[in-house]
Amino acid sequence: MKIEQLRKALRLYLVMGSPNCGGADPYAVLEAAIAGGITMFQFREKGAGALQGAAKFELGARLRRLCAQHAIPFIVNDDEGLALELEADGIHIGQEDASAAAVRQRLKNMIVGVSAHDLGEAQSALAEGADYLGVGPQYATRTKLDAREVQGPAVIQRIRAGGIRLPLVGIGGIDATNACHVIRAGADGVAVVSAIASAHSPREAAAELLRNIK
Ligand SMILES: Cc1ncc(COP(=O)(O)OP(=O)(O)O)c(N)n1
Ligand SMILES: Cc1nc(C(=O)O)sc1CCOP(=O)(O)O
Ligand SMILES: [Mg+2]
Repeated sequence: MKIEQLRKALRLYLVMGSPNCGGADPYAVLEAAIAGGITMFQFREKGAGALQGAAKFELGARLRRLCAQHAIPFIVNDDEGLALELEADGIHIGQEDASAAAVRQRLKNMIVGVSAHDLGEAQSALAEGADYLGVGPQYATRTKLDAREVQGPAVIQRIRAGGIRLPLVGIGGIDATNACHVIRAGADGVAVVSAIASAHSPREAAAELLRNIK
């Protein structure tokens, strides 16, 4: 995917697995979120009650097919093996996961997203071949228990001021009320979990987010 296409795809990035859907069917949540206008999806089956083994694979495969039907890039969180099995468009890895350089080397044709928390990590990720950065937490989040300290959109301004032009999304505690600040700080898009996956109407939640970042 070309860099400008990736920037557009990152505009409204849903990150989700079954534990984030409040008992609703993740397939139905993703279907509604796509109808509401999400532009990219990450399968992150993580946390209390997360599916394992064959059940995780089967859900991933169904969500992967749904994304393909709607031309939504499908990214797998953390797990290179699963990304290959599902023929994902990409993988997202963090600072505590496999090295970005090694993943880039092994998954030559996939989009590689890397989490960065400051300019130094952003520079390293760029040097190691990352295609985009996920920068957080922007605001307080209850979704990721091991998230770092809240940084606010200023961290994105610092990364941009340091000369990083790589496609970049903010993540962590982002909703329709604060997403515009993340974009104004220099992000190409926002990545959200609960603001869409736990919403009463994931379709309307996605549409409202999109309106507020346009
Ligand atoms: C788009 C995006 N940005 C950041 C993350 C966080 O990745 P990581 O730090 O590896 O944490 P886990 O998600 O693996 O718990 C992400 N998943 N997506
Ligand atoms: C998956 C993830 N990564 C983060 C980071 O800071 O890198 S915060 C986070 C969880 C985001 O969930 P919500 O939109 O519900 O706050
Ligand atoms: Mg990770």
